[in-house]
Amino acid sequence: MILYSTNHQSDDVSLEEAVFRGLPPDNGLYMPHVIPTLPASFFEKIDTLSISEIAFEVSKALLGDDIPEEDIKTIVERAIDFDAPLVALEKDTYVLELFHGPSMAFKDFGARFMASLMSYFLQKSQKDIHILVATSGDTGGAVAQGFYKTPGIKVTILYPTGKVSDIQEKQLTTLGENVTALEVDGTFDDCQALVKAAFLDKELSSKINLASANSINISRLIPQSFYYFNAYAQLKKAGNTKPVVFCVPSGNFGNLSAGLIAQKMGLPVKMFVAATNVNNIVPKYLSSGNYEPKPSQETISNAMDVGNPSNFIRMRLLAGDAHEEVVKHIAGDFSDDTATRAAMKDVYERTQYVMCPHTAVAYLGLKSYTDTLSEEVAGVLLSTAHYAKFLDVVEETLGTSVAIPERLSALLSKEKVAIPMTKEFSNFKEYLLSL
Ligand SMILES: N[C@@H](CCOP(=O)(O)O)C(=O)O
Repeated sequence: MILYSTNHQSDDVSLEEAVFRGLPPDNGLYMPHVIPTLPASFFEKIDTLSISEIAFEVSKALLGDDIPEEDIKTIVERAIDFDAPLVALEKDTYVLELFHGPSMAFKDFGARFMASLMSYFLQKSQKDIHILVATSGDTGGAVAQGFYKTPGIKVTILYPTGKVSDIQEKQLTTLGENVTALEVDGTFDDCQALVKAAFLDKELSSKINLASANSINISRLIPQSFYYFNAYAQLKKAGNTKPVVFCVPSGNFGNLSAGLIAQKMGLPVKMFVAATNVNNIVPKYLSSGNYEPKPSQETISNAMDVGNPSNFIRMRLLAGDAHEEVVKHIAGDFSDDTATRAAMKDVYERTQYVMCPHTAVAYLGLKSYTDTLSEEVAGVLLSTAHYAKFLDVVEETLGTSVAIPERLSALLSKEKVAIPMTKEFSNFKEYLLSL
């Protein structure tokens, strides 16, 4: 895989360089020159494959020139060791549950694959690296779990103080060992800006081997494509012949970009719906053609509180670049907290299915799109996190208490350890240099 920078001012790089650099020096994003199409035989037998077998086939097509087949197998098997079931919710509406991994959010796919891939490359180079990651809630917990106690890797997680749920905060701040949490006095966008500034700072990069675990890193996106194929496989197995629509609750737009990669590799997708909360920069771009980032606003679907989505450029390029092409692949929708709560309550009362606020935003996005269609489709909404990660909001909205998985309830009694940090880059840089 050879990758270029979307700003076209940096040299092309290999997969290994892209994985460890994260961000090109010209502040663009790495994109593969070529995204291969999978053979028809793969789609013919897809319904007979497990998620890890699908992940292997997809990875082999993408990474086969860089990594021997047996090593790809090991990387995949280590990372993708949990399932992503497709649950039928109501007629032609399915929930793709992406929260069965260790941190109970879809980010486990990306974080575990990245950890497995980085460890593979590090075995050969013997260098130590320091991973920086900004989180609005879910990425941090998945990265903390994915890299916990990994030899040669230090992890620093930046999160906006007071703007993640209690359980999300405990996931970031209670592991210790090689994982440190910085509680930033600002928004997620401030955290992301600090991380990006660190990558572009010449002094820091000459002294520390920095790497990124956000979806700016291409190795986060590759594994996020696996579950789109797996959802299609499950629909095929169930006898579905209707066109497939995916609705993706979105913040930084890595998830939707991964879906577009799957589509480029041949996955038949009628349409993607980009569903956001009131941080609706992309739905507004889709309806107007103007991309206007702005400071993020706090909502109950906090993991999507992003005002300047990192992957916008990737999403646009993958969907054809020009606005009139992009809207052929992606429809947009956004919901405020009142509508989100109403959807959580309505679905629960009718079906007993408990959705987290992000999943409810996707539910509304899917309905708003499918209501405009004259043909029947199979609508798949991505459920990006387990509802219990947002316990207070869920119980208050549904007016009832809900079951909490042991894995999450065990965190509540643990003590938070986080270092306060301002949003000034000089303070963050000083901290990194002092380690
Ligand atoms: N929604 C994310 C924000 C970071 O996005 P990423 O996909 O770049 O890691 C979160 O939950 O932290």
